Amino acid sequence: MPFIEELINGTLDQEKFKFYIAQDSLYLADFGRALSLVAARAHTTDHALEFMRFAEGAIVVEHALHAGYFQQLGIQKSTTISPACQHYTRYLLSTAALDQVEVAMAGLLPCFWIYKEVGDYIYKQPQKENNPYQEWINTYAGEEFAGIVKRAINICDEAATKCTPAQQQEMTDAFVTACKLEWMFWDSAWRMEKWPV
Ligand SMILES: Cc1ncc(C[n+]2csc(CCO)c2C)c(N)n1
Repeated sequence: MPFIEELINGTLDQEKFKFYIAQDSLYLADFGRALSLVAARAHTTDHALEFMRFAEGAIVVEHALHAGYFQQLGIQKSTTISPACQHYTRYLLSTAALDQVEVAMAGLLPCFWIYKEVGDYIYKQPQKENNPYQEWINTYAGEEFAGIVKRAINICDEAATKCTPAQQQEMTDAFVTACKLEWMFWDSAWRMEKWPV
C-alpha cells in the first residue's frame, strides 16, 4: 500500500502519519477493551492470562510509542473517530461481547499477525538513514514482538481444535473480516478519511 511504501522510504506526508497515529490511539484504547473482554470470557486461565497480558501490551507498550510521536510531531488528540476506525473498533468490541469467544479471538488476531508481516516486509527493504518513522518500524520487526504474535496464533489454533467445523468457519470469517478492516485502516490514513456528511 502507498502508506507503507512511503513509510519505508521516509517520504510519507507527515500529516498522513499524524492522522494515522491520532486514529490509532483511539483504536488502541478500544482494542485493549476488546482484549480484556476476551480475557474475561476465556475458557482456560492460561488463555485468560495471555489476553490480559496482550491487553496490557496494547495499552502500555503501544501507548509509549504513540506518546513519543504525539510529543515529537505535536499531534492533537483526535476527538472524531474516522469511519474506518469506528467500523473496525465497533466490529471487534461487538464480536468480543456477543460472539463465541473463539470467534472473537480469531477476529483479534490480524491486528497482531498483519503488523508482524508488515514489520518483516519493511525490514527486508533497504533501510533509509534518518527515516523519521524508524521508531515505528522497529516496534514491529523485533524478536519480542514475533514471540507475542506466535503466542496469539497458537492460542487461536488451540481454541479451534475445540470447535465444530461450522464454528471454525466462523473463526475464519472473523479473521478475514478483521484483515479487510486492517487494510481499510491503512487506506483511510492514506486518504485522511473524513465523514462524507
Ligand atoms: C490498526 C492497528 N492494528 C494493529 C496494530 C498493532 N497492535 C496494536 S495492539 C497490538 C498488540 C499488543 O501490542 C498490536 C500488535 C495497531 N497499532 N493498529
